Amino acid sequence: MITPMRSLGRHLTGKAKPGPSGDPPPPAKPPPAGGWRSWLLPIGTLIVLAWLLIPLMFGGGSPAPYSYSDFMTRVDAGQVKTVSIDDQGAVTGTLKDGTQFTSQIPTAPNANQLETQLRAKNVQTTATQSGGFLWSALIGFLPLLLLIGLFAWTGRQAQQSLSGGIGGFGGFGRSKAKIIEAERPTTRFADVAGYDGVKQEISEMIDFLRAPERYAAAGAKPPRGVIMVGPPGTGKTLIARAVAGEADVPFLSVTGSGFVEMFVGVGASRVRDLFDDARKRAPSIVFIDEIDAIGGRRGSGTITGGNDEREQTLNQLLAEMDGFDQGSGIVVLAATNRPETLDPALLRPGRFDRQVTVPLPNQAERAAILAVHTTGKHFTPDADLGVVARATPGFSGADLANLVNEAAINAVRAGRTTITPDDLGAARDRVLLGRRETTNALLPQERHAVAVHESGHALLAALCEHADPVAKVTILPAGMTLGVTEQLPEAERHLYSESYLADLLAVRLGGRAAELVVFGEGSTGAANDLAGATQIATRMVRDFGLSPALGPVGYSSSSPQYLGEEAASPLRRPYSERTQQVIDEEVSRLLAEAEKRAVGLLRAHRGALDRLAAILLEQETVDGEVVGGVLRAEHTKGPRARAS
Ligand SMILES: Nc1ncnc2c1ncn2[C@@H]1O[C@H](COP(=O)(O)OP(=O)(O)OP(=O)(O)O)[C@@H](O)[C@H]1O
Ligand SMILES: [Zn+2]
Repeated sequence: MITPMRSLGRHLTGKAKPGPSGDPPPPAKPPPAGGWRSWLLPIGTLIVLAWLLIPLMFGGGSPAPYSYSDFMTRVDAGQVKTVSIDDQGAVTGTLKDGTQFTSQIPTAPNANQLETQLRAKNVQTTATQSGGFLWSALIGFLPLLLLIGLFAWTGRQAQQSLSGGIGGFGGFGRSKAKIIEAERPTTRFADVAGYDGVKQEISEMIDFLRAPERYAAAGAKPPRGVIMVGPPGTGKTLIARAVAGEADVPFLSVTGSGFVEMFVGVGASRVRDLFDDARKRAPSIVFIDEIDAIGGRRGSGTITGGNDEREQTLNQLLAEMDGFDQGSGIVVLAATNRPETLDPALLRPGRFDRQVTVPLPNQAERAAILAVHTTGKHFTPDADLGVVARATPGFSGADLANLVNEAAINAVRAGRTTITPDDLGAARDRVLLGRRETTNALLPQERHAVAVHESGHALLAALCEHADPVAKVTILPAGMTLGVTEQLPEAERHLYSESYLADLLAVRLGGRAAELVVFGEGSTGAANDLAGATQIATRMVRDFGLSPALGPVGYSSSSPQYLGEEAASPLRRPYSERTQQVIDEEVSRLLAEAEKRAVGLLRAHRGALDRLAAILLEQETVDGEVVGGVLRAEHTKGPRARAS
């Protein structure tokens, strides 16, 4: 296996981005409530703003603040018409020309003197109680308070109408239709390019949907659910719609994240509504995209101690799927790109008992997808879609659709209606750039490195006597890997011999060894391989007594089920610091020996290594037989025959 390393140096630019296995996207924002209520907020805002602004614009502004001496000068000059003075000495008044003003009398004044002065100038005088700071503040803030209240109220209304009225508040504005979409797609299998295997696996569903009663009559358990697993944009939704189109049945689609809301119980009731709806329209298809949003392992909640809402939603889904009776005519299709996070209960018989992998398209499939998306578009004679298909390893169907569209836009920008090879090239680079930001699209030299790395694993698996045979090698990126070598044990093992473990280590280190042999240096891609190999070596030394230096001792405290798994708590060691040191040394020795052996074998079969890497670069995915074939061809042809 080879894994991508994308965040190296990222932090320097401060541009952190979640990786592909990051958190699920946040639940979709509820759309605003419809009807008159949606007008309330903007209109209310306008009114409040007008309240604040109009006096400023037309009322001649706020009163002018005069200093006390200024005020007195104006009194002396006979300009003042009225004043009102409160017990705190705050003055508000009007000049004879209508100007309003305020002032403040500094110290407890000589009230009598002031009054005489005012009287002498014939100023109308009133004394008031200081209304207190609170009151004036309240008046000042009133518009703001109103505005905040309005916002809060509108928000609540929107939420209630969406949640279908919790606690009896609802009744109006239910907008469930936005969450569950029902339609009758016209999409056909012909619109889905490639993926013949997937179509075949899923066609039983179509049979069933066309005549559910036949299954009931024969007493056959109908298929219930299929989970489509694959990277984003590989056409899972498209395939689901095509199933509905082919069977000519209603298609009810929802998104997993749309189910899970803030309020406990909403998701479960939505699941119930969804299946009620499906039963009414049966035979029908229910499609749940991003099922991982609800179908994650129960009891695996975060620090907050679980996610009740999600668990309730999942339980309801399980109950609904169990509740189908024979011949109910409902098929549930689901899609995810994180199958490993799903609760095992979902995958049990009678629920999603079938998993279909929808991989990234290979070269031939890419050509077919390009053909689907280029119908009705015009190309110059020298534009070759075969070249595009070859130059786009790792692109999904959605990427290819995007590429064609970008190319067409490019042509339009240049004032043309036909698409040139340059348009296609530019569009490819554009989509590739976008992909590199979010996924594992590779540069050519990176692809070469991946091909070499995987060839190393594959050849070692074929060369080591005790290793499990190679089933498949691929350099198509998927999820968190850039390439994978799959081995398939001939039988399930329960006991592992020392020679098997030694071969296991060599195969694990084979990827890195190939990089060392071909490029003269390692890379970050082997991190996962190394971690796995180190874990195995550690258990060989510490748990299985397979190291002469430490002897026949075993320190495993609990017994992990799988070979690569660590014992539960590594915090407390039952052995001394010195023993730890010996363990460390022995682990390093085992790994170094395995690497040396791997490098030696690959040097001896350098021809096969280069040949297999070249085949992988061209075909992207090859079967185990190809690996064996490459080795045999080398034996018969090359003078550099077997070395060990
Ligand atoms: N095999 C294909 N043939 C033709 N078009 C395809 C194919 N695969 C993908 N596409 C194009 O890509 C678009 C996106 O595919 P779709 O939404 O079905 O992918 P998805 O696997 O459901 O993605 P996600 O996991 O992101 O939901 C489709 O609408 C279609 O235009
Ligand atoms: Zn590897």
